[in-house]
Amino acid sequence: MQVETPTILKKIVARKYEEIAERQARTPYANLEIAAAAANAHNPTRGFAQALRRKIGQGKAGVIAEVKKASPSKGILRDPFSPKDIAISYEKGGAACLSVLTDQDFFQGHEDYLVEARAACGLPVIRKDFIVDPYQVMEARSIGADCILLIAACLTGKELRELDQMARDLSMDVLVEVHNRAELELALEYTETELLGINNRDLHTFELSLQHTFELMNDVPKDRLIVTESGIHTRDDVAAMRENNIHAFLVGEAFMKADDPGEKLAELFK
Ligand SMILES: O=C(O)c1ccccc1NCC(=O)[C@H](O)[C@H](O)COP(=O)(O)O
Repeated sequence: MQVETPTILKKIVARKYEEIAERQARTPYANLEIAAAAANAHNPTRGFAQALRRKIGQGKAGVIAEVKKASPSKGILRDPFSPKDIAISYEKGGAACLSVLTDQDFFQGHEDYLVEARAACGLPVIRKDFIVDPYQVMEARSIGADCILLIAACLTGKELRELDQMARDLSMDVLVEVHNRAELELALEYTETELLGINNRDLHTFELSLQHTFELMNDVPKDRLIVTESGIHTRDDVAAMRENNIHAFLVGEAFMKADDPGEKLAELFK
């Protein structure tokens, strides 16, 4: 009998279910509901999709700038790592929004990084994690997130619908992420969010190609805003996307490896 080797995405998702159970034992869902209600009263969402649309409406790129200490494919990307300084630098460099990795086991992220980065600037922030359960959606708003990521490769249609609806009921935006045509069809059928991310990275194999955006973009309805994700490193990459009418970007590694992430952003997107 051949034993199937789990891919990195499968390992991350399997660990996520364990992590959620551990968190639930420490912090009951009811506590998160109270914290999320307090956040909605005193720390309302900042309008993630709106911030992207605003930049694009000004003829600029809408850049979601990522705060990512490490990744499974590249190891440590930035050390020392200060979410506060990175957020200030990104805002100065013209980012529309921030993306903060909160996964600890595979990306060395933390919820505190989201809180710290958001407090240091006026930009809306997406909680970048592997969300598979309503507990994590409530937790996202309780720590101040303005948007969540839903990865179609990790979810059924029913789960996508439930989590998308729940996030929007909590006043957050949702970025639904796909990598191939089957995931795109699933996302279009089961979510209503306007933000549709096309990840150029295969999360099972780490293979990276910007062709994924070009191959899928014509099948995305015009009322959805395409965000091209991963593997954007050069001004040529940016130009190729913009020539094809793709104006929203999610970029991590290229910025994290630069001395000044915000300066790098300004240089890549000038
Ligand atoms: O970045 C990884 O190695 C990775 C591995 C497995 C699952 C997800 C992974 N990354 C999440 C992302 O998609 C990126 O952080 C994001 O799109 C930015 O990509 P990049 O500009 O290439 O850092």
